[in-house]
Parts: sequence; structure tokens; C-alpha cells
Amino acid sequence: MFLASDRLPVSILTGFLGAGKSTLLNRILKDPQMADTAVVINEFGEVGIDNLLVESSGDRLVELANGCLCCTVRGELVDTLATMMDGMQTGRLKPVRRVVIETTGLADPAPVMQSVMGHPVVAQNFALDSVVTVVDAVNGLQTLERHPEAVKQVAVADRLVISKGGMAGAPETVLLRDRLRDLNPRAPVMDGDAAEAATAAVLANGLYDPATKIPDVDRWLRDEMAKDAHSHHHDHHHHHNHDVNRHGDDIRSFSLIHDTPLDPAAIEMFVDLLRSAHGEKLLRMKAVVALSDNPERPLVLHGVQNIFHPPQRLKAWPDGSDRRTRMVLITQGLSEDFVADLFAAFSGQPRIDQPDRTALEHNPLSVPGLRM
Ligand SMILES: Nc1nc2c(ncn2[C@@H]2O[C@H](COP(=O)(O)OP(=O)(O)OP(=O)(O)O)[C@@H](O)[C@H]2O)c(=O)[nH]1
Repeated sequence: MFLASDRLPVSILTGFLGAGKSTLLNRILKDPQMADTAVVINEFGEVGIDNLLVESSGDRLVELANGCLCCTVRGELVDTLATMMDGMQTGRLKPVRRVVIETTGLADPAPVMQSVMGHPVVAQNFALDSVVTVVDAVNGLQTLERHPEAVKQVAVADRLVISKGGMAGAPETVLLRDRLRDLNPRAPVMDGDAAEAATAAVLANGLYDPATKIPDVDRWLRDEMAKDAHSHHHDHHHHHNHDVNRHGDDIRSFSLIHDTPLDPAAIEMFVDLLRSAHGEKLLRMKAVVALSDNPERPLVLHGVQNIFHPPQRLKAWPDGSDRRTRMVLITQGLSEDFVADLFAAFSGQPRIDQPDRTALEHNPLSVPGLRM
């Protein structure tokens, strides 16, 4: 039984697209102190992939499947937390000691925080303990220049974790640290590779206190509270449209699904073409691919802006999972049709009036819009 005085601590793990949130979370979850933690993941796109990649035991992982591209849908998050509490209080769910919410990379953190701190029912049972923000050492500076939600994610943090330090040069890292210090003078900055970054202690802060942040943070939270009061009578659809527009019209999230195993060379060429021609328009690409050389061992691909991380071959498909190839993309200024046509050509299903793979291998420019 939970009384108002012992509210369940909630941590929000945020950071821009592909910064390394799930990677850090997987490491932290291995700390024995993290036993009895519920993980709430806000997945973007219509196809769930993160649930395959975050290693939390089944019933402790809740996916906000309708999560929209840019935000954690507040209503759904509130419902999830309320259902979780009800389940624990009525004995349907094993009690947990902590909740971690991993936001989407494009999330404005203020509405997520406000859902925990400002909703009367939620705030009675849950307390915002900490906000931890992962910043990618390679793309971090550029991301902070281009995406205002990344700035907010840094400014609200209690702790900042720099990921991919080994992939960035020392001068860039110094500049990045300076920028982080300007946006958030009091949050400790940790190196993601350090053992101390992968412990439960990173999530334990006490109680979230906006007064320890730059003054903007308090204003963002108040704005969110005001919006909440206003939008009380609006349906989810309204919120969704509203929030998508925050990011401008040119950001798109879409997914590709393919039923039969793919030729490894074809997928390699598809990724190469996409990256070399349009890397900067590819904010994020995440894929689980069934390959024809061994369909039992799926390939996991991660693209983050211009960087493609070394692909990983899983030992097996996670139990009970869908074994089809799934790919989720978030692009800026790159259309779904273009990517779908390119993929169709490489997966052996060229569309009418589109070049097939052989044609593309000879002349990549034969895809309309593709420039090498
Ligand atoms: N070398 C290196 N790679 C990393 C590090 N952290 C994350 N990655 C890689 O970066 C890619 C994206 O990592 P994720 O943990 O999926 O990133 P995320 O922030 O959860 O991504 P989204 O939820 O899609 O926004 C993966 O290929 C990771 O292996 C790091 O510290 N070092």
C-alpha cells in the first residue's frame, strides 16, 4: 500500500534522437539496485522496436504504443501511471520501487514532467525524483543548434550524461561541455562510459527542484500547467496535431515492414545510398532486419544523423516477437515515398515505373531525387 507520504519515485530519461538513452538504460537496469523498476517507453512510429531492444522483464515494461513523434502523449502517460498504481494497490501487479520513463528523442520534456508533477491523481502517488539527459558527444553541439527541444532536455536535467565520448575529438567535447554548462550550470556532467554513469544512483536525486535550473525551466513548466488547464476539454487528436506542429512540417516519422528475409548485400547498399545521399536529412533510423543468410539472427541497425553505428547481430529474435523486418525512420525534408521506393528497389519489389536493384547498382541516380 502506498501512502501519499511515500510516493513512488519517477525518473525521466531523455535526450535527443539516438543520443543513447536505451543503451544507458540497459546498463543501469543491470544494477541490482534497479530490481523492481517499471520502465515506460514512449515509442515513436507505428512499429515497435524499442521493446525488442530494452532488456526489462516483460510485465515491467510498458510501451506507450500510440506515442506520437514529438511528445509523450500526456493523457496516455497519466493513464499508464494510474493503471500501474491501481494494479499494485489491488495486488494485480507486483509492487515496484521505481519508475523510469524514457521519452522519445524529440520530446519536449516539460509536458512529461508536468504529467508527473502536475496531475492531481498522479502527483498523489508518484514523485518526480530526477531528470537525466543523455547528450551525444558526436552530434550534440549541432543538435543543440538546430533543435530547441534538445536545449530544453539539457536545461531541465538533474544530471547530464555524455555518450559516445570515444567517438568524438577532445576539442569538440570541451566545446560541448561549455555549452552544457551555459544551459545548465548545476547539473553534474558524467561520462557515459564511466562505471558510475551506469548505476541506480544516477537516477536518484531526491525531489525534482526547478529552482536549481536556469529561470526558463520554471517558465516552461508553468506554461505547460497553463496549457493543461486550457486544453482540458480537447481530445487527444487535438493535442497530437498541436504538438506535431511544434516541430515544423518537414519532420516525418514512418516505418517500413518487409515479410521475407533480405539479402545482406541489398540492405547494405540501401543503407549506404541513403546515408551518403541524404545522411543529414536522416534524423534517426532504427531497424531490425531478417537476413537471408541466417533469418534466425536478426540484424539491428542504428542511424543517427550522418552516423551509422556498427550493426549488431542478435543471437536470436526476442521470444514471441514478430520476425518481420521493421524499420522506423525520422526524417527532416525527406519524403516517405522516396525512402519506400528505394527500399522496394533493394528488397526486390520495385514499384511500377521505378528502377530495380540492378538498375540502381549501375546508376544510383535513377531514383528520382537521389543525388550522390
Ligand atoms: N560507441 C558508442 N555508441 C553508443 C553509445 N551510446 C549509444 N550508442 C549507439 O548509438 C545508437 C543509438 O543508441 P540508443 O541507445 O538506441 O539511442 P536512443 O537515444 O535510445 O535512441 P531513440 O530512442 O531512437 O531516440 C546505438 O547504435 C548505440 O549502440 C556510446 O556511449 N558509445
